[in-house]
Amino acid sequence: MQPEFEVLRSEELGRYGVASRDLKAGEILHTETPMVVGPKQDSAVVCLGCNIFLDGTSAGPRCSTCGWPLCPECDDSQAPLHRAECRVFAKNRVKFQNLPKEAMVCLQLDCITPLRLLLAKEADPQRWEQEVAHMEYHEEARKQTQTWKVDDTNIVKYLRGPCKLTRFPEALIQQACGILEVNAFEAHTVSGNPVRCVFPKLAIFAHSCVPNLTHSISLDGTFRMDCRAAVDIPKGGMLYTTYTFTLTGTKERQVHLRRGKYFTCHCPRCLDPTELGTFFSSPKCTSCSEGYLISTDPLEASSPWLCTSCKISTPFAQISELLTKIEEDIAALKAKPVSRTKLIEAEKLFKHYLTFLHPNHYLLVTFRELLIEMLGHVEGCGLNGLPEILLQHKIHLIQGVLTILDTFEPGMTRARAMMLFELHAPLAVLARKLFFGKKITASAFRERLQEAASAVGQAYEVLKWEDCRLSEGVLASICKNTHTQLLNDIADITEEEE
Ligand SMILES: C[S@@+](CC[C@H](N)C(=O)[O-])C[C@H]1O[C@@H](n2cnc3c(N)ncnc32)[C@H](O)[C@@H]1O
Repeated sequence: MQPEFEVLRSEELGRYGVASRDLKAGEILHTETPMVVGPKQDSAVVCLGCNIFLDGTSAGPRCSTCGWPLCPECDDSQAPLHRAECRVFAKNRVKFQNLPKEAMVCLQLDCITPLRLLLAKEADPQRWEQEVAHMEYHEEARKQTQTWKVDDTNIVKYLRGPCKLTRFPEALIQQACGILEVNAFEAHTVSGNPVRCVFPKLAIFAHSCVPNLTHSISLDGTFRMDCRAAVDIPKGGMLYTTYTFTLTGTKERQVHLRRGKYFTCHCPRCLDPTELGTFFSSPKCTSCSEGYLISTDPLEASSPWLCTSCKISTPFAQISELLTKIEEDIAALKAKPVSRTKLIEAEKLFKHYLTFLHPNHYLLVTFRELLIEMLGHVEGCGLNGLPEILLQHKIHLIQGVLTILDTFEPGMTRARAMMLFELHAPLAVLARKLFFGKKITASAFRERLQEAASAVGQAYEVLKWEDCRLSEGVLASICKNTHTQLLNDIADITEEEE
């Protein structure tokens, strides 16, 4: 049988995958169940069976065998996820130390996922050799980091000390920690709690800040991952996922990739100071007020920035000061509950910062997302209650985000689908208002409803891949029904109404 993808190797990327045949957008490229699933680093106290948050104090539920956090249902069903480490804790009488009420993080749980990986190695040494042993974990670079020291104290010494697992050498335990740090995917449980999963084959795909793959994870307890082509990919084309957030600027992405994944990204977007013509990280020039500032070396955060028009240079420290101020304003805004006052404040700040930044700047995209979320969803003023001008405003905000997503997350991606879902409602409400207010003809009404139907139909084609227990999965069925309803409405527009 033809392999799903071909694994190649380069000096820069290590192993990476290329398509072994032409792929159409939406086609499944690869499906995999994780080798291990477990709590993230610095997790709060969670059930070691189903990962729901648990009370970390002495009042919280515990495993009747080993005494570590486990909810009553998982205790009754002898949660398979917890079984392997349960035997280790029970045999060596490793007690879970209850936490004070105010504790937010439980460092004792840091050892769980590395331990599960080590026990999985013992249970299936062949799979380890074939799939895991080759995974990059940047041993030398990690040794220089604080993470290495913290892992040494919290994990290596804990497993080899109280847990008496001296059969796992220190270097192997650090390898497990490194494999998790560099390769693990974050997934969510039914209750929305984050977990780490290791998919050894999926982890081969290289990173790009403009990925061409998309994935969805099942919540049936298996955490099965389906990886699909987001756009058409020709045979031999590189396969890219993203290890970072596409809607952040180059500097922020580089910091995240260098710190957590130990490499510098040289993708076309990172190398281009305009970020593929979007000016996603560019402030306005304060010297000439005409041009935009772009970095003289996007991979070097502290390099000076030049105006595209007057060519005057601005030190990055000055730009950084402005960005920090805006980030603080955004954080303060996000902390407030949704209200009309918050909406008005967000609008004011958005307009204010439009005079300082390129309209596509990532911080203005964050403002747009905040405004989209609130417009039509503030108490006492639903979408139907919005005047035409605000509906049009909401449509423009959404289209602004979609333009960016078309460049950075093109094709059949979840982020685009969610925005297309957002778009259909104001389009349809505005169309109805205009038509029933006798401001547009029936044929213009039909066209506008068709635009809304197309948006929600495209959203459905992507969201239908999501597990129906996830909010995106729930949205998929809403999209389907709304699409049908809109098509019926379009069919009902009669000639007389023309
Ligand atoms: C999840 S692993 C990918 C598989 C890995 N190449 C291997 O052979 O196991 C992530 C590591 O691959 C390398 N890598 C992935 N994408 C890269 C990129 N765009 N540029 C440079 N290195 C990359 C980095 O070393 C990174 O830490």
